[in-house]
Amino acid sequence: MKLKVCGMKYNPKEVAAIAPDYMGFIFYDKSPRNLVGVIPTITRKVSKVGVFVNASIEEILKKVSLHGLQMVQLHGQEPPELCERISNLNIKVIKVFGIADSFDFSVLKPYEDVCDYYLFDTKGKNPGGNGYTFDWEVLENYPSTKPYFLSGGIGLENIDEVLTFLYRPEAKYCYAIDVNSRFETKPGKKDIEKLIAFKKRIDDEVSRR
Ligand SMILES: O=C(O)c1ccccc1NCC(=O)[C@H](O)[C@H](O)COP(=O)(O)O
Repeated sequence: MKLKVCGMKYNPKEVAAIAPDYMGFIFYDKSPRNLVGVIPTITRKVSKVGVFVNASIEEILKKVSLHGLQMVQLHGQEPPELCERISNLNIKVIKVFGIADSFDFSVLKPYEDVCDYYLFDTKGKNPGGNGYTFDWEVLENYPSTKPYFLSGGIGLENIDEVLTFLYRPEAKYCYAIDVNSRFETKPGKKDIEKLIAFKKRIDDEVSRR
């Protein structure tokens, strides 16, 4: 199971040192985690993901090239055509869908061939980083075989539920766990001890299987 730590602003080097698979950097000026400046050099073993909300392709590509991003995460109402244009440039695309109490999975169809991963997050007041979970049972109706990131309100407090979920049939295509605000001492500053403890629980469970 892969791990993505999102919303890096103040201590990305410390986070990289614990070797998550992905680190997410937010390029959305209404977020308190919006990254201003340049990402410091981190190990190549960690993939850098740029997170955008309804940004233009020009803006996205500018950030990809400035920061050497390997992936983009599209967190707004980006159309499939935009995903396709980015994907055609050999940049991996994660398309995000917010889930409330229910979800119409037919909206995934136009994205099936134009993105690499889905990310299911809690639909809330903000486009992301809302800090609470959605009902993961909704994923029982997941109709696709595309790998997805499970996101929204995941923290050390609910690690047992996450581990239980991973044994459920709907977790078959769950590829990664995405964490963010539940691991912060302030928006954008990650709590390294908590991240280490969480990563250990996930890694231990995976090696026990
Ligand atoms: O975190 C933000 O501030 C944010 C703002 C706008 C778009 C996306 C954002 N975060 C993206 C993520 O991938 C978060 O990890 C995801 O929303 C889950 O966050 P949380 O509920 O805090 O775990």
